[in-house]
Amino acid sequence: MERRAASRGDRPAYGHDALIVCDRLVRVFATDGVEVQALQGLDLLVAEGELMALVGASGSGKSTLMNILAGLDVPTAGAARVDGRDLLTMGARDRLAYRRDTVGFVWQQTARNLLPYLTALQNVALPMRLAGGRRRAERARAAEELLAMLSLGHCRDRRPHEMSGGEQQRAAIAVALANTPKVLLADEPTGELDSATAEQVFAAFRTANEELGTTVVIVTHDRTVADEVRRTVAIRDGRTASEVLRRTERDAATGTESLVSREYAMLDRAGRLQLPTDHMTSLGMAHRVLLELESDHIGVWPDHTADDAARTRTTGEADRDPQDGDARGAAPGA
Ligand SMILES: Nc1ncnc2c1ncn2[C@@H]1O[C@H](COP(=O)(O)OP(=O)(O)OP(=O)(O)O)[C@@H](O)[C@H]1O
Repeated sequence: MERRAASRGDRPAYGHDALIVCDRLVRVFATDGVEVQALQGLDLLVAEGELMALVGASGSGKSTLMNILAGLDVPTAGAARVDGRDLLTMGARDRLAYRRDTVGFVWQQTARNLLPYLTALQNVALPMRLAGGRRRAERARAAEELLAMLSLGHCRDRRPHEMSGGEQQRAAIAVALANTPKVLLADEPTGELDSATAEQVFAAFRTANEELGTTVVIVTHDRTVADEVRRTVAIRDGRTASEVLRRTERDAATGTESLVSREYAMLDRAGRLQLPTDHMTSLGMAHRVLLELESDHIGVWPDHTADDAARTRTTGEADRDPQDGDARGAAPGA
């Protein structure tokens, strides 16, 4: 017992080396006496330097999570930390500094990201001015560099209405990067754009990630965005349900490289696992599944005990163990 307790004491805290840590995050909204559990114990770790996507059906809790990470909303329970800052207990002054220096945000509505009466350069220089510390000429140079990095040099002196939707969103990314935040959060940034323009906007996020090392989290319904990142996390009913990881694999014999993607289900610390709905539907899984522990994996089989019991009743196979029969029948290669 003592040894076990000691080893537990030595174990590093959950997400100790992650930049973003959400630990059993809960957000309950109460409106007109009705409670909505937008986040229901969500766990998520994001490492520094990642470029990842969050997907999920409407109402699954994505925007709620982004607002909490942006420091605009406060969770009801659980823990949320970004770059070591505790988003639950943070005071008003720290929250302001957090929003100014640690995170940058890009919204779906292009008009919400930029001030209409300022040029692209002035929009990018404004957060630098609010943060203080840099002279006017330095701010202008840094803003120009950011615009050039995102291929927006030609928009330097244009106001938002003189830019295309894609240019506006790229300018919004430059604004969000103005104070070199560690994290860039974007909620449906390509939602109002056609696919070719969306591609250019996504390329700007990739540039920020690769050139500045910014950690990027993008909420998206856009399949092309979700398919282009290495990690896509799916949220379902206020929890992280599954994730797809993609990596490049090289064929040892031919040397050809191909992108391999694998889907993982999330296992919480209580051992709970959420199976993807389409997997369950295609195998007719509901209520209960049969588990088998093998030396290197756990088999999950549809539960046919009810069918077997019915068959037993009709055929009179009274002594056969239906569960046993099902396991043998369902196991591959058995
Ligand atoms: N301020 C609020 N007050 C009350 N309920 C809210 C509030 N914000 C969100 N909700 C509810 O919380 C749940 C999650 O909403 P959220 O906006 O986070 O979902 P989402 O996944 O971002 O959806 P969408 O893709 O449509 O933007 C929904 O049931 C929503 O109605």
